[in-house]
Amino acid sequence: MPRRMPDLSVYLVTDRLLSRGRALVDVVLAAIRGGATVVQLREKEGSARETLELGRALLERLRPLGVPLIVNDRVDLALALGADGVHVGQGDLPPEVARRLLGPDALVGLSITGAADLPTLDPAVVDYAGVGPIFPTGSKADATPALGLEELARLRRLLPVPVVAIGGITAANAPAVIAAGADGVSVVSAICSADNCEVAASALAQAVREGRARRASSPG
Ligand SMILES: Cc1ncc(COP(=O)(O)OP(=O)(O)O)c(N)n1
Ligand SMILES: Cc1nc(C(=O)O)sc1CCOP(=O)(O)O
Ligand SMILES: [Mg+2]
Repeated sequence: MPRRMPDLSVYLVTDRLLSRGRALVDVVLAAIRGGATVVQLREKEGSARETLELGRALLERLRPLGVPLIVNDRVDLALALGADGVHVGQGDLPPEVARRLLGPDALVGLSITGAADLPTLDPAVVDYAGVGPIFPTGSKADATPALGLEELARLRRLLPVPVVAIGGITAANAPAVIAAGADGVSVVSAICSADNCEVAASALAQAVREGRARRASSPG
């Protein structure tokens, strides 16, 4: 039986350093009230113990809301938390290893930074692709060059799994990102650094709907 895919429309990737001093749980809950559909816990600085505690606090609030929690990079923490899945990049544990450790029900996401990464994605193993960066981003120091919308559209046609686009996405450009073929938008700063995280997530959700309407009405 295939794994149940969550709604990838507005996929929040957390960053405490970009959250302007606000508590992570408050940022995440506000984003969900606004319409975020998936949350990825991305902690590049803290200790494993700290990330585990944050993950526990998030899971306690997300479970009743039915919003999946994905852990960035750390398969061990995803397993320890009983999180819904893990997101790995090209330099992280291979998706096959993540799948073997987490089992058939977990969500496994893989980063795709260009066409050269396509052979690394086995749809029997990986549930969705995070394609990016689409636009330049200040939220990831080691980001690869921006792909742009035409390359996103090309990669989307070649990828056998749902795609969330990531990197420099805002409510202003999200309709074009969705119209180019992405199934959802993944953001850090557009939500974490916003004056009002709920309003920001709601604007992104509206932008995704607008992009889908644009795609549905475009010829071909
Ligand atoms: C949804 C999503 N897509 C891509 C990434 C980037 O993952 P990775 O390339 O492993 O880089 P880090 O996030 O680990 O710095 C992501 N996290 N989420
Ligand atoms: C975590 C991450 N991964 C990327 C990739 O291209 O794989 S870009 C990125 C940061 C995205 O932050 P923002 O929404 O603020 O631009
Ligand atoms: Mg990674």
